Amino acid sequence: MPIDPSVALGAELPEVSFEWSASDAALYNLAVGAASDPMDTTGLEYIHDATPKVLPTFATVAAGFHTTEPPKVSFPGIDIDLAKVVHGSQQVTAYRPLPAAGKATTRTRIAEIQDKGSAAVIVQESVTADDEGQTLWTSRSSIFAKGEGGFGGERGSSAKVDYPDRAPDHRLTVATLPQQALLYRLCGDRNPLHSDPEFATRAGFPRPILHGLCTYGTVCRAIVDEVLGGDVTAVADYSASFAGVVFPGETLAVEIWEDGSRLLATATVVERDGAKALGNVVCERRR
Ligand SMILES: C/C=C/C(=O)SCCNC(=O)CCNC(=O)[C@H](O)C(C)(C)COP(=O)(O)OP(=O)(O)OC[C@H]1O[C@@H](n2cnc3c(N)ncnc32)[C@H](O)[C@@H]1OP(=O)(O)O
Repeated sequence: MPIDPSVALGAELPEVSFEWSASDAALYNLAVGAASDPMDTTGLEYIHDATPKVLPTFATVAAGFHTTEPPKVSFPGIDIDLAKVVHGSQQVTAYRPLPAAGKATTRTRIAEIQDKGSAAVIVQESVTADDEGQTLWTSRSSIFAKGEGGFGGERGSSAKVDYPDRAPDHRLTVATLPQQALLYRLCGDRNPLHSDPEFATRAGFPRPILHGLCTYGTVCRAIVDEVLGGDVTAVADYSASFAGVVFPGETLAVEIWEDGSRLLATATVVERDGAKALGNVVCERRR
């Protein structure tokens, strides 16, 4: 059985210790579209040699940054073909601004396995702490495994942000590059779904798709640059659901509503008549 919830639920995954450098953070920044205007010198703060700005979303790649193997969907009680899964959702809470370089250890557990009938949603929670045991960030993410439901588990809750019933307060247009996924995979996510046309076809897509976490980071970076005055430290918590695929080279239309300390947003694809890309986007400002 590919999912045995009696084994998987609550399982702790092996802890991962890792370090990252300023150069890793700078590469990540470029991979999510930073510094795209050569006449805007503030963009250079994203590639500073010693102290580049560090987006909170760097937390999603830090532990695996130097990985060169494709990921496996293989955990205690779970063994699923990589071609059947897409990233479902992601949340990161940054307890304090991320340092430009550092060492940390991540502990992850399988927090929920939702049975959506035809699909399973596997939710992981992780805590990342520095060498002194201080929490740097926590994250909660889900993968959506097509055809893996029906194992008799709980359906679970579904994320739903209530957007204000008015026009958005900000509208951004955010380009991605045709080679965006190839650049982003250098940040450690070597899933062939994002680079290998044959694998993408086997997974049911006409061509390689963009990493969900690349879209996630790109939209966060655009919000930081265009709404938060370029201050990467202003984001305390950032979450989104992956509502539809994005192909590298497509343009994102991001609509943003101010909601007290939060910014609520959606992202859609301009070239495909507003096809959904990200939903339930919530960006909580640091107080
Ligand atoms: C390893 C891969 C890495 C990647 O980076 S892949 C790229 C990033 N991810 C994506 O591009 C995924 C984009 N999203 C989609 O393609 C679709 O969106 C889904 C295939 C994920 C789901 O679409 P559908 O099969 O039509 O599902 P439904 O009928 O809308 O909902 C069925 C149940 O599934 C829950 N659900 C829907 N989308 C998600 C999601 N993104 N994450 C977690 N759960 C999801 C709903 O709530 C509902 O459940 P309830 O009936 O209980 O409410």
